[in-house]
Amino acid sequence: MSVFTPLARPELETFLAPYGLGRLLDFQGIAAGSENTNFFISLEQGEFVLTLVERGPVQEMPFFIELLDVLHEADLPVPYALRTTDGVALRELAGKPALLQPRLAGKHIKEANAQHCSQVGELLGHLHLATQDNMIKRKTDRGLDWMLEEGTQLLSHLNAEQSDLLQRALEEITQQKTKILALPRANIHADLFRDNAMFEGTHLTGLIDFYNACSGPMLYDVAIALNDWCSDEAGLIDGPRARALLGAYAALRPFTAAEAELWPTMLRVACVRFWLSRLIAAESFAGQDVLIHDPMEFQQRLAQRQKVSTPLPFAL
Ligand SMILES: Nc1ncnc2c1ncn2[C@@H]1O[C@H](COP(=O)(O)OP(=O)(O)OP(=O)(O)O)[C@@H](O)[C@H]1O
Ligand SMILES: N[C@@H](CCO)C(=O)O
Repeated sequence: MSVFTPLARPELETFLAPYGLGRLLDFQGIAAGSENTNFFISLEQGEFVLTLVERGPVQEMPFFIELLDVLHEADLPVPYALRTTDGVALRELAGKPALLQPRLAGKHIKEANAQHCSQVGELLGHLHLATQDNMIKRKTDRGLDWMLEEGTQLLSHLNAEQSDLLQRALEEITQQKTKILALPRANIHADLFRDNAMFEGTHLTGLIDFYNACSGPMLYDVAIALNDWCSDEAGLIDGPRARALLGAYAALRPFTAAEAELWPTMLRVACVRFWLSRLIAAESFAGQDVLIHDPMEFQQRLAQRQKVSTPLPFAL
């Protein structure tokens, strides 16, 4: 399970006291998740989630706190950093940046249908509209340059079929980089997979795990979400789910001509991002008790995105 940093009750009690939320009733490490350490925390005054951030520099933390405050104030269903009675949001525990957040209701969906996808498209549209005019700058640490650098290094670890596929995608990124970076931007979640959304029935009750959020092309966020929510077992795009997600999004923020042109490229870029991060995680955590997502899933999706037959809904 992915509890990189185990905690003992006394240190947790000391950490939680300044929030003034009552006594610690129970706590439990969360097995799901592959990047940070999370605990469900029961206090007398409610249910919370404690996150110890395991990746990235501490200087980045004010960005996440501010972004979640903005989205919470825009009435989006997101967690946000609770303050101690002295008004402190960013704390430290076991040497890691630590945040206490409200626990959101709902469960993750394994089998998404068109209604779920429509809700995801709508929420993504609201997220981008809430930030595009007042974007908070943060450069992602897994952007196009990262893909080119890490991808080139990984080529020699792959078999011939894999390295051909990756090489072709890296060449496309090099060619299209300037155009991609010129697309309309906002704050993006950049990791909106099924395991980062909570549902009650077909109602989306929460969007979590903003630790990959950054400022970037909105289309990239749409492509990342679509690749997870609207792929079938063979990695092909499921037309009805994809049209539901894209239609709900476009009803809030219509796509531009430049976005429509770069759509197939963007779907491939979004596959490369997660294929590479999964390959790297599989190498670095091999043999450890850490959740590792299957890299092959994104190799297969990238192969299937060489031809894209679901265009963006874009009216000339
Ligand atoms: N605010 C919250 N409310 C309810 N559950 C939460 C909340 N935050 C996290 N969780 C639970 O903890 C799990 C792991 O959290 P999260 O996805 O943030 O971890 P991670 O290690 O960053 O994961 P990932 O593999 O997506 O990077 C989630 O799948 C969810 O079940
Ligand atoms: N959502 C990512 C893990 C966190 O970045 C994946 O499935 O590879």
